[in-house]
Amino acid sequence: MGTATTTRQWLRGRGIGVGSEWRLNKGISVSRRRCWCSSPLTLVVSSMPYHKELAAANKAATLAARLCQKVQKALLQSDVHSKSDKSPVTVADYGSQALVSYILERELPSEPFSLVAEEDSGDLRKESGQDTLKRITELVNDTLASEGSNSFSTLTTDEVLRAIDNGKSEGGSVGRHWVLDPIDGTKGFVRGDQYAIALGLLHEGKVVLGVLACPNLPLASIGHNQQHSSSNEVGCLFFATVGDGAYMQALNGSTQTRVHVTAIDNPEEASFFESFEAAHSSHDLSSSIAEKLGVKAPPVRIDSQAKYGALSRGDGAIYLRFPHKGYREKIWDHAAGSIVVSEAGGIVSDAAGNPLDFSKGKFLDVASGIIVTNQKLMPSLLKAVKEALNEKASSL
Ligand SMILES: Nc1ncnc2c1ncn2[C@@H]1O[C@H](COP(=O)(O)OS(=O)(=O)O)[C@@H](OP(=O)(O)O)[C@H]1O
Ligand SMILES: [Mg+2]
Ligand SMILES: [Mg+2]
Ligand SMILES: [Mg+2]
Repeated sequence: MGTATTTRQWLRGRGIGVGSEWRLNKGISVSRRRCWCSSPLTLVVSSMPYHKELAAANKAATLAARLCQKVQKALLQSDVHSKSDKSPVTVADYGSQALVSYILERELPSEPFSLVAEEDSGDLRKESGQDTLKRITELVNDTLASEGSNSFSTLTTDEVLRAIDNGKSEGGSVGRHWVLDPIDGTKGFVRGDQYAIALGLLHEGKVVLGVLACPNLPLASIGHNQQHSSSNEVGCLFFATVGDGAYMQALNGSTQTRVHVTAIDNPEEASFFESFEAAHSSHDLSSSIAEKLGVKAPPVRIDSQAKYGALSRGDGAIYLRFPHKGYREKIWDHAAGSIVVSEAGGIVSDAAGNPLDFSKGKFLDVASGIIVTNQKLMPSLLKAVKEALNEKASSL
């Protein structure tokens, strides 16, 4: 056991791409056993700020993950549609958004409810969307019924449309806004790979809570130096509230464990995450940055904010994201992930080292890209990014 081939197959079987140039030194036995959960911390949830919100958010994201798992298992081509920008959307994206919106509003009735979410019901209100809407409504109701309590009423198609459209808020710097990506990494979801249900809470323009449900992410490390694990279990729930650290538990329930970003300070020992889809982030630019830093390991390419989750528990040290010209980042692609990483001790910034500003509505206007790492590596990462960007600009 433990050859590069078997380990690569193990990762690929879980939707994690590893650069083809990856080689393990001969004679090094690779064990997949993780050590992040060696000292589980029990959290006294009720003493935390935002404990009510966190309980509702965890419940909503966990149920939405259940709905998505059902659809991914039985994914039919007919469940995948194209939005006006040509990006894919499935019944699970809509179902997850309806479910999270419904649960949050119901569990937190005393608070004004504002949700900034990716999907809207436009296509489902058309004649051509009626069958899809029925399927989504069934999925939502089946998932609520599987909760085991009789406290949920059966939703009508109109109620599902309304729950989806609750997500039309614009966000901003005043008050509280939930921020939801009902399926982040829809392309990964459709491929059968990684995806995340990403739910954040903004208060006065700052992220104060984040939950990431990653149904296909192994509980064991996916880092390049992962060790053999006796467990093949997948399905992680990451969560964090401001000032209280970041935690992980199994999606199907387990003791929660506090997570921390890696303490590595030598870039040669670091590995980095990037988008699976080359269209979402320049792989060439990341490779030039990695080379300047002296990173030896090949990129670990996985879809969605599962990258933030994996980084928060030290699976890798760096996340590089450099969208191609003209693309504007959205807050739901980073809100939950960024607080999970920062509460785990990491730093999330734009390519110039500025913190991300979630207070400007649904767009995140960032200089050139987004970079994430620990405190020790950030200065050298910023330097390498600056050099690589300057080189790129002078070659144009
Ligand atoms: N052109 C382009 N450039 C940059 N980013 C884009 C682009 N198109 C889409 N997106 C957004 O990327 C989200 C998927 O996240 P990742 O890029 O981390 O996933 S992946 O590894 O590439 O699959 C994806 O999120 P979902 O739409 O929720 O899947 C998009 O918001
Ligand atoms: Mg997304
Ligand atoms: Mg999405
Ligand atoms: Mg999308």
